[in-house]
Amino acid sequence: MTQQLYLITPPKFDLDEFAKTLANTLDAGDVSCVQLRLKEASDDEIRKACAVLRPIVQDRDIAFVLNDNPTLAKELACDGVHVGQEDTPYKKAREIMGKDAIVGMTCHDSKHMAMVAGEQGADYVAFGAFYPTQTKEPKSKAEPWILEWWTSMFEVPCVAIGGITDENATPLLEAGADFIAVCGGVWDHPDGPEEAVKKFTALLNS
Ligand SMILES: Cc1ncc(COP(=O)(O)OP(=O)(O)O)c(N)n1
Ligand SMILES: Cc1ncsc1CCOP(=O)(O)O
Ligand SMILES: [Mg+2]
Repeated sequence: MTQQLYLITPPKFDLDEFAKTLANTLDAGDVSCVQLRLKEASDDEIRKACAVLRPIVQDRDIAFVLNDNPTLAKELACDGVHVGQEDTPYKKAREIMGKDAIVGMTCHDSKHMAMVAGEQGADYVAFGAFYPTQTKEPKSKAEPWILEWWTSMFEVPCVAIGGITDENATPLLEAGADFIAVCGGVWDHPDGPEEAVKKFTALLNS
């Protein structure tokens, strides 16, 4: 499997405007997964966002994952859900989503959390934050060795997250990250999101 870009939506957006930006951004390069992450939105706002954004993503054969809420993810026909250590526990999330859906888990910088998640059947384990980020106050700081360790021991894909840009992603890719999850590094890129995705695509194919 080649290394891939996992795009996280901005924390807030105007839906009509963002729908166009997202389509153009996805058309600019290779993205394998989009996570809708709206921490401050109500369930109805998430429903509305999903109705508009999910087809844009899925029509391009890209997986559409919802953050935090497996019940809504199932209701809204998302391809998967991402759960953190303080969200719905893995087993419950799997029960709700079904065996074929993607269920990914935050594992911070913890070997133990990752081994538990992998053993339970998570489709990926996410490590981070690797770099300072404006998007979230991270609970942990991860170093590239954990990606190297994970990939040398286990088959379950790993995601690197936190402050990743096209300029600092290389050590994480060299350490073996299967996916790099990026929010600000795309949406706040000085040359715009399309150029950012082009740059990440070049990096991932180099
Ligand atoms: C791919 C990916 N990795 C980690 C996270 C963080 O999830 P969590 O720890 O539950 O924090 P919030 O995103 O819910 O604030 C993620 N969302 N996606
Ligand atoms: C959700 C999340 N979890 C750990 S860091 C982070 C933020 C990712 O966004 P950015 O790519 O802007 O740092
Ligand atoms: Mg969460």
